[in-house]
Amino acid sequence: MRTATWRVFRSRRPVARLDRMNPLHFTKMHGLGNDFVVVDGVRQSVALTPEQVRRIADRHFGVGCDQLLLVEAAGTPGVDFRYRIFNADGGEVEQCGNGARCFARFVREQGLTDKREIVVETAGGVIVLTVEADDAVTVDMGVPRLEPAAIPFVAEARAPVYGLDADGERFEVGAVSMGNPHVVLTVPDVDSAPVATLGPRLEAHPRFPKRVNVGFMQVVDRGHVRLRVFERGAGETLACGTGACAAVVAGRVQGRLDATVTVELRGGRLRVHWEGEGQPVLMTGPATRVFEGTLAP
Ligand SMILES: N[C@H](CCC[C@H](N)C(=O)O)C(=O)O
Repeated sequence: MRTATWRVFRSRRPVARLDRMNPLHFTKMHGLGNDFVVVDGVRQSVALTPEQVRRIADRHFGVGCDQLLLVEAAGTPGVDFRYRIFNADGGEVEQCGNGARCFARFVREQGLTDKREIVVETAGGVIVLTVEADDAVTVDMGVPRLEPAAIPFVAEARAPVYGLDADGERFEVGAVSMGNPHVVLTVPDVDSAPVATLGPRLEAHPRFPKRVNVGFMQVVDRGHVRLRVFERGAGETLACGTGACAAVVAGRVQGRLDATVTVELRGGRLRVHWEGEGQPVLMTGPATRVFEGTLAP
């Protein structure tokens, strides 16, 4: 098979064009309904402008996905792969938890590795993926960042709860980075939470210079939360892995959750474990392959 001559650039100018001789092979996957177009950038190097990512992600004019995941060879000793993440709006971001589980399944099923413990470098830090015996995947998401500047979030000082003004209302929120920025609101009932209206307003809140993923968390008990997430660059998704991790971290920092929590999302359940300050967050859940495809130019 002729190797496509593509490079992924942050610039708007592709090195080579999608053309008849260079179809883009991809795999459609999801983690609890948070869906991805996964592209092998090891055996085909890929030139995608933000506009091309948007087209691929479009659910009418393209394949349709919340994020596009690009698998690349690692350039660092001790690291197995690089993993680049592009939201449906075309923007490249730092981390994706559900995508990491799909990544682990993808690289094994595509024959890129036979390891069950895979070290992956992302723009948001190095993560370790472990494929369990039952094919669930546990991701060591690294240590959450709580200092406002690291999120990034504009605040006088670090606190378990911040006051955030939006549309003349004051919201009490948690703020966490899992490599990507998250704000977490506690609500009495996720089903009636104002996700569609408040989500986009907080996503673009000026105190989050890189915008933010917006989590709406209902605490059922100290080991169980329900969560909906309006994702930066994608809108509400059926599940958000880093959002689940951020919600547990925020809830624990506020003294309301135990170390192991079942996070019930609209697409299904994740298990999140966090011992506390300075410790990594572990997230366990499924990864599903839906179909393989070839993208027409
Ligand atoms: N929308 C996120 C990236 C995808 C995260 C989500 N799909 C996950 O499973 O963590 C952001 O802009 O930071």
